Amino acid sequence: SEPVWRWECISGTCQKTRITNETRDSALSLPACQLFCGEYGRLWPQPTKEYYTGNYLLHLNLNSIDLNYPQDKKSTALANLAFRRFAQQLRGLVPSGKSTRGGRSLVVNAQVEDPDIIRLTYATDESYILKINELSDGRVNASITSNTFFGARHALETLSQLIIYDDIRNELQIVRDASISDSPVYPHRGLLLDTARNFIPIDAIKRSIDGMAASKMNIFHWHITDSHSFPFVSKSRPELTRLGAYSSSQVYTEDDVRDLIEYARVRGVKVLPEFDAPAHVGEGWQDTGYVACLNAQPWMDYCVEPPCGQFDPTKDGLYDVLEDIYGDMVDLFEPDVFHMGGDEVSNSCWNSTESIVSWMSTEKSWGRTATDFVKLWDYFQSKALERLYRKTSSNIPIIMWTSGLTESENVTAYLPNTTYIIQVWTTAFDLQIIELLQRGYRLILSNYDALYLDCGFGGWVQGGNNWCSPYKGWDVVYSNSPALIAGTYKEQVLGSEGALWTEQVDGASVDGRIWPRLAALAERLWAEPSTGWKAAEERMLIHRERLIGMGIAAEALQPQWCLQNEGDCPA
Ligand SMILES: Cc1nnc(CNCCN2C(=O)c3cccc4cccc(c34)C2=O)s1
Repeated sequence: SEPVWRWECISGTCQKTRITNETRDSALSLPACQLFCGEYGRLWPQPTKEYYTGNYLLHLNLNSIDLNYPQDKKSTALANLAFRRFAQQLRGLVPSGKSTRGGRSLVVNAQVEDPDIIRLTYATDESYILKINELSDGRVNASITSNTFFGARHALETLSQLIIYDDIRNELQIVRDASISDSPVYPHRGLLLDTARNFIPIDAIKRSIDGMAASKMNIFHWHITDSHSFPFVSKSRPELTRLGAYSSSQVYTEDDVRDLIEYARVRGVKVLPEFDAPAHVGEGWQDTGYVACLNAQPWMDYCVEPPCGQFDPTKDGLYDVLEDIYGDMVDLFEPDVFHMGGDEVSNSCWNSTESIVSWMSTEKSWGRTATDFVKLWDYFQSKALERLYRKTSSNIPIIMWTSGLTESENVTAYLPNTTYIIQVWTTAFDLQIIELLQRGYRLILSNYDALYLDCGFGGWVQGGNNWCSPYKGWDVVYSNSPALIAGTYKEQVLGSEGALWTEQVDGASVDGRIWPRLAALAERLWAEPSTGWKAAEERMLIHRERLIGMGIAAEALQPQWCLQNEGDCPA
């Protein structure tokens, strides 16, 4: 049927108006209007250095696109796969049932300073410059300049956001003149996904890694085990998975993990493994004798959520098992940083275990005070770290959660800030944050008052709402500024992670729990914008549709009417 509506950019917003005979030829589709209206067009996240897009579009032939990238380099194969994904994204712009034809050819020329870098670290330069212009032969030229593949990949992502489907003319169009310079503010821009409280299928994890690529996020923090299940297939200790997985199919095999790591690398995402200890262990460890309080009841006397389970640090054999698991993880993830967990250690669990308290008094002449249990915890952490370092090629930095061990009276004695990075899960106003910053710690902020994506549903261990209700809206996520929280110490903040704990989530609902809210964090971390969520609202709605187009079941934020009637919804 003939299109009825067109849009015009009037004082910075796209206004819906009727197509008439005299306006039909120059009628702008909504996406075309969005591209040239508003401060950053349709881009998400907003670029941080330069953004110019002219105001012309050219008809693009999605079947005639080519990439020129440094050949026979370590990142050449990655670049080709990233370009294949780019081409797939363009095809995804065309509504199903429609087919476009004709248009200009596109050639992407990438100049990469060091094309042999294929591992993302905190030191990796992710910046890029993207320029688009029309060549004398009518082709469209997109030139990318970056120091690494990772920067070039981000440029491709931005390029894909400068291409739209025009429903009035049934054609793809690309911005004709663009000049964009861009780089991220924070190096750690992540998602934590818990795959132990409930199993999350690999294809669901891959969808979120696609969403991360589209939002220029770069760290997938895999909280792969917990007391509820042990789905990680540890080559050297297979019985942990045999006993600990929910079923023989709900596991992550070596091949699954290797495949996921490469899938993430092509998308500019590093997979950061977490083996949480000494608490949050249980299922799978039944036959080892190394876990105290395993499913102890009443659970609230021994831990914060069922099932309880905490390593017994006095068992020497425990550290041999840990060394084997660390070895398996180091072989697979080849980590330049490792997360050892360290959250929610319960003194009452250790204090209720006879073998532990007698060992403490006979072997160490320790009592049973909180200070004594901190010493026991340090004993565990030191031995565990020593075993991990037997498996890594260098003493890589270690991430730990905030806990009793990171309180100011303990942290400097037990967790040197040269080795340990602290991930904060308590609130943004927790004094511990400034205390840690003052002591020179590098932080990753995941404060639950803004960044816990699992908050806001019914309680699962109690009636009423879950413990960290209410639900954190995208505006709350967007406003959680590390610069505001850290103040003068903001250089010590590596970045942030949105966390999805999965007590009440699995493959059936994981997309909507994460997206599009995590994308709000993505812009906060990429750009640390001085403007607030209202200025970003239109582009947030556009980005949500982009995620939908990628097959991610991202939650709807507003009626589609608001997207078509920009500026008529926000209060
Ligand atoms: C890392 C970490 N990320 N999140 C962490 C906290 N996990 C939630 C622990 N927890 C709580 O901290 C909690 C606090 C107050 C009331 C509560 C009622 C039911 C359940 C809980 C709960 C509860 O599970 S540690």
